[in-house]
Amino acid sequence: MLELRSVTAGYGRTRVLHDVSITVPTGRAVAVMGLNGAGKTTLLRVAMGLLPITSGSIVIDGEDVTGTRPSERVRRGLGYVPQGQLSFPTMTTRENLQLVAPKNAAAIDQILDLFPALRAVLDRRAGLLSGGQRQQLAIGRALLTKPKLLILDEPTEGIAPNVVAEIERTILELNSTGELGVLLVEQHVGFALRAAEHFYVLESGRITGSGEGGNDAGSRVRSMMAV
Ligand SMILES: Nc1ncnc2c1ncn2[C@@H]1O[C@H](COP(=O)(O)OP(=O)(O)OP(=O)(O)O)[C@@H](O)[C@H]1O
Repeated sequence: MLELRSVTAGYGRTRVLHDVSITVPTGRAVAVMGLNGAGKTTLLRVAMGLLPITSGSIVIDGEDVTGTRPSERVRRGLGYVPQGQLSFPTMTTRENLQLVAPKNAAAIDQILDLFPALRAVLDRRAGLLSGGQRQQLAIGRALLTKPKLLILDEPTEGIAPNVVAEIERTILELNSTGELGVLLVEQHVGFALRAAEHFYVLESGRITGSGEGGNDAGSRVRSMMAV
């Protein structure tokens, strides 16, 4: 379980997150919805320990991890897929995977079973992949660290709808085993609300609403976000 308790954080003197509290129960899928600039990426960076907080606390499985390094949070089960499908562009798909799991062909094979589209581009440089392939590679690399909670920053941004459906199917499948929790931030309600059991609305760095996922969640979130 990941908890952000009354977290305040920002850059220099600019405060971006104000008293933000969210909970991601073990094995559950939670979405944070918010418009451009609401502070979604900042929230994830804070959860990962990539940005210090000025007040509040961050708790993983009941233990206060505020102030610990990102590597410690990875050790405790967080896997982060930053926005922009980051991989090493001059390395091939295979090399990008091997970098995370050297000498573990079986683990890489499992990832390729989850994302079969990557098999066809194993020897292609990551920088030459399509947005969808890059996103699948980025998620695959995060999964190779065997996370308990996969943290996704706008996984559908700039990706063709058929690939979004493919990624959604895979994530739902992994989450349905109860072994992988998911925390994702999104501007677009579709994917996130189909995947998430619970959602929060983040506006100008504050949580202004929350609710359960479900068929009517899209319209509830839209009315909360006034879009
Ligand atoms: N490195 C930084 N230094 C200073 N301000 C920053 C930095 N990164 C983000 N900000 C500011 O913090 C606020 C929140 O940005 P953030 O990227 O967290 O929002 P977001 O909801 O993820 O937006 P988007 O959907 O556009 O990615 C914005 O006003 C942004 O300009």
